[in-house]
Amino acid sequence: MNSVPGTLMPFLYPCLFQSTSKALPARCLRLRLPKRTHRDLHRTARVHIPSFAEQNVSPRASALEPPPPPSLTSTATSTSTHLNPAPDDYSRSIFIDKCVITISSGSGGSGCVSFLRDAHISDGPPNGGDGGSGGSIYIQAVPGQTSLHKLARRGIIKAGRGIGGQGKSQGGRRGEDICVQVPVGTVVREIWRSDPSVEEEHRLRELRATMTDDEILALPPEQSGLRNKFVIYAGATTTADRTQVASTLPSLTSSIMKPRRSHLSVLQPPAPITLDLDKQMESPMLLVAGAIGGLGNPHFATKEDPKPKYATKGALGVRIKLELELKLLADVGLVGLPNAGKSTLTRAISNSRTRIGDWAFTTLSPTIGTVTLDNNVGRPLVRSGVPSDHTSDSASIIPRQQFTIADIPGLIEDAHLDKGLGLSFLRHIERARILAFVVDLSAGDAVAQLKALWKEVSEYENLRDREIAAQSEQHGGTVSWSPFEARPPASTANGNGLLNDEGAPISVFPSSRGDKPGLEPLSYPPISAKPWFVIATKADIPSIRGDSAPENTSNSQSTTQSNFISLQAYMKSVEHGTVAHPGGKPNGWKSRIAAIPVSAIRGEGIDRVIRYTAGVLDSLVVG
Ligand SMILES: Nc1nc2c(ncn2[C@@H]2O[C@H](COP(=O)(O)OP(=O)(O)OP(=O)(O)O)[C@@H](O)[C@H]2O)c(=O)[nH]1
Ligand SMILES: [Mg+2]
Repeated sequence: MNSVPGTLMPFLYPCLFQSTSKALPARCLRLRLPKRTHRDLHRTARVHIPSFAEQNVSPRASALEPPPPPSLTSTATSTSTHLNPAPDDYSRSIFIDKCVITISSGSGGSGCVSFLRDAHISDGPPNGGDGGSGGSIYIQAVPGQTSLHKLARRGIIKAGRGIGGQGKSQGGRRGEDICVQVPVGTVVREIWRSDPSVEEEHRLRELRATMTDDEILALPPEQSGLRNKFVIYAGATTTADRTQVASTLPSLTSSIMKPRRSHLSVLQPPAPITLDLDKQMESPMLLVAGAIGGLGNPHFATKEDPKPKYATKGALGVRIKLELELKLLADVGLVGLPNAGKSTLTRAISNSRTRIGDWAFTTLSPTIGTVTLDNNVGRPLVRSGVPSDHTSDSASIIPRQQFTIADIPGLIEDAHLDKGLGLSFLRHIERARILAFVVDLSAGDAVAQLKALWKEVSEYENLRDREIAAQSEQHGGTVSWSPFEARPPASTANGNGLLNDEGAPISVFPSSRGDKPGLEPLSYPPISAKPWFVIATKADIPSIRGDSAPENTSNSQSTTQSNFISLQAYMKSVEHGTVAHPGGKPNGWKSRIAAIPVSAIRGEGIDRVIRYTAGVLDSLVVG
């Protein structure tokens, strides 16, 4: 059919074809529409609806992305190298370090109303099976993931609901469990939760507080909410039958009506959830247990009513809104002003393909590079490692094969006040074990650059200290993950639970931390107490750029070499304590600090950085 119009059109409508060729002036015919590729056409035709993930991304990231400067777009690709790449030679990974997700545990399946029927038994005893419990949601921090974008895109995570019970006492199948995998270093915080069982308990408590048992018993099933809890026998088809069954339902005050919970729920972390998943987890941790399934009709058989025509519905699942925040864990965090050369250094030192550009804010999201210390077959290129059993026996040293380095976006003045890309990415240096301050020797006074960077870092540290203090006041500290170290059930924790022969309470879930209540809050060393050193880059450039050279300097002083010498002198004075720590903190790390000159673009001086870092990492483990 498609080919017909094309073939017949000139014969059916010859005027159309004549007019386009003759009526239009020659000038118009020469006009050519700009060539549009297939992809462009798609782009214009579609209306862009932002996805959940895009809504989760900080809007600043895209707003701040600068267009590539003309000089770079016209660069011939033939001159590009790994350390001075063409604009398109970088890996662009999606990175999201903060997102909100909603998790829902599965609802339980309903119990079944059924009676034994046989060739010889026409009206047998009840044999309805129980409903299966809903699926639970687990969380696991796994290595190899560096972003939360997959979770941000999913938004809502639901475990499967339990299947209803069946006749012949067949229990329903359990709902499907879900394991949420997050990168190591993710902090999980609860924003709100809706737990129908807790809400029901509250409702019953309120009813009991305002009414007597007789008044509650007298409540019609619609008001007591009983009707919503039961499955009525399908054989009761007429209204009269159903009303008759409803009149036999157990009362709200009976013990069988107490809200039930799945046995897994004792392993849930206490609400509100606050987890710090800073270690790789061998097995998943339960976040929220699935709701329990309903009871089949045999549970309600009594002497008075041996064939109950009702069963209970399964409980509803719990919904929790969680905020996930990723704080990358790297051995070294690079801190530097924009355009200082951090990404070039990361490329030179590691396998990273992070973006490089001669403009500020080339890097918009942190990237982790892995620095290999062996030739990938286990032969060490740099001597590094820690004794396996903390003895000095060199035979028992486990060689270090790699360390990781985080290239984070540049800091500008007042980054701690959330200027530039500051605050959102400063948190990634919080967990780096070593800080490497990258200063550009060709961009003016290196000591002033270092002090400016330290000022931002220590201001951020103050801010964090205040935040952590406020948080621990609210929640009593962050909970660090540890396998099967669940809180004791409330009943045993407050001494009302199981008692031994002497009448003393016994703990069913003994904690490995002795008798301390709850789990200990995480303690990270303050940022200023972390080991740090300076990487003075762009050492290949002979002189300081004209506009950034310090005023009143002679020609000899405006060389990058003299700049480095004064930086080295400053570092020595900090180490000896003659000058205050640049962060202004009394507990600041001062021992064995160094300034290492490098030319990242030529790959010179990189070996020293690797050896120095490996040495500091070794000393951190042994010390
Ligand atoms: N001559 C010379 N140029 C360098 C060196 N290192 C980096 N550059 C150049 O400096 C510019 C900025 O480098 P980047 O590595 O993108 O700087 P950055 O610190 O990552 O910048 P942001 O991501 O914006 O914070 C690029 O044009 C690099 O080619 C070096 O050692 N020598
Ligand atoms: Mg960069």
